[in-house]
Amino acid sequence: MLMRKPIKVAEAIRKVMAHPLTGEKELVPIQTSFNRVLSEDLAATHDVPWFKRSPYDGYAIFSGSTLEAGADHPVLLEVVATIGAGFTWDEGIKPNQAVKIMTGAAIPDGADAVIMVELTKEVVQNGKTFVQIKRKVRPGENIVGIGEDMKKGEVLVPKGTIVNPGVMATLATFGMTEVPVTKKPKAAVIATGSELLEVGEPLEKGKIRNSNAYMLWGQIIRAGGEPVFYRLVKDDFEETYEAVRQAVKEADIVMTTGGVSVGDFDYIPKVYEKLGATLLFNKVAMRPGSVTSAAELDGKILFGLSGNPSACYVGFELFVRPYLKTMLGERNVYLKKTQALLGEDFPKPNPFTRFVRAKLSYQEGLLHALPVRRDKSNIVSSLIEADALIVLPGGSRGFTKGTMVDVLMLEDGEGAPLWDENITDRRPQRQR
Ligand SMILES: Nc1nc2c(c(=O)[nH]1)N[C@H]1C(S)=C(S)[C@@H](COP(=O)(O)OP(=O)(O)OC[C@H]3O[C@@H](n4cnc5c(N)ncnc54)[C@H](O)[C@@H]3O)O[C@H]1N2
Ligand code: MOO
Repeated sequence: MLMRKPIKVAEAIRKVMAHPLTGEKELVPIQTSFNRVLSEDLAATHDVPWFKRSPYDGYAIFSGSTLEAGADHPVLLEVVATIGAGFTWDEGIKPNQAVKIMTGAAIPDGADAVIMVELTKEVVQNGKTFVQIKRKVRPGENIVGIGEDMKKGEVLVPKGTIVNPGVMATLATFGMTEVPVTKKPKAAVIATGSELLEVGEPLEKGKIRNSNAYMLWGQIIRAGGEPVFYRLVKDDFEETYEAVRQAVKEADIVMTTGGVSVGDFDYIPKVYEKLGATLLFNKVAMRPGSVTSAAELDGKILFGLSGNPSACYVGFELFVRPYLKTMLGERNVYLKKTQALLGEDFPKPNPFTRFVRAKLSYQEGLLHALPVRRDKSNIVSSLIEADALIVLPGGSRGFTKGTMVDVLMLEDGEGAPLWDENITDRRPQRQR
């Protein structure tokens, strides 16, 4: 039997990413745009705000009317109108007049400043209402200027950005009821193995339930794809071949789990051969997931993920995820990388680069990565809590607790429910 020659992880990623598919576009209602990927730049179609507004409840005035004002000699300006947000005072004001104005209302013509209501007093004289002001007000004081937030024509959100609540607010600001996004890539999952039972089936001697397909289901959705095809096939060449052939027709991205190794019933390599697919790699210098394979058929990538759960999981995150996200048109397709202190000794040598499922936490302000449960490729339970993969480079002989290691983030980590609100000044002290 021929020995398989492992290639480096980065090289395997490059081989996959050399065959990108471009996703199609669609319009979705703004309400469902969250987490979708913008397929067009979003530029401001008008200034925001598009009229001058008041940031406070107070009085819109002409600042020149307060030139003589002081603590001992207040000025009195006649209040000619009161306007709430959403209303305008179209007659404008003259010097020595004021409009009582609420937060968000449009500044009337003739006014160039707003004074907060707390700094004034209202007085009535001869049936007329006046506002008493005891200080000079600067021109432009408390005026929210046109375009202060966003300028017409400015590209605010480049295409390829994932829609977050802030982007939704921006879309709404410009009246976009429908949002141009990339269609979710269609993904197919084929689980192979005569030992596999469906989730609803009772356990039988020598059999286990198919957990990988559901794990992949979640990973596809988390990455922004749409699982559209699912088969569970026995270790049978024809059955496996037919499932893959069908999947290639129905999906953009096809992944199999299991059957890629060198066992008597590992049929995936033969399936690639019969389909006429070009093998990209069948061994990667990584643990878990060294058996991860990929082949290209008419520009589409077939991912042969390992049957071992942790290996399958890591294979998806390293190879399928960036490919899927490229198809989505995302700008950042790779897992976010950061560094953390290794939370415990990891004595195993690493002939191949190792991806250890880990949990991140902050301790005394420093990020720590603690391996979760057992670091073996046939383990499911380490995936429950893992929010990161520790990357231990190949050729290393184990690591001690406290070593700074690279980590790839899978999910947002633990939140901080409270922070110290007592420290008021965090500026560095000036050198003397
Ligand atoms: N002689 C050798 N044997 C093995 C090698 C090797 O190099 N030489 N590599 C080992 C490594 S490393 C891995 S990883 C596995 C990979 O094997 P396959 O990817 O072909 O997967 P299977 O053999 O089909 O299954 C492996 C394991 O995972 C379980 N499994 C399979 N599918 C599922 C599923 N959908 N849900 C849950 N669990 C699943 C399966 O029952 C096996 O226990 O090969 C080693 N062997
Ligand atoms: O490919 Mo296996 O997952 O290295 O353990």
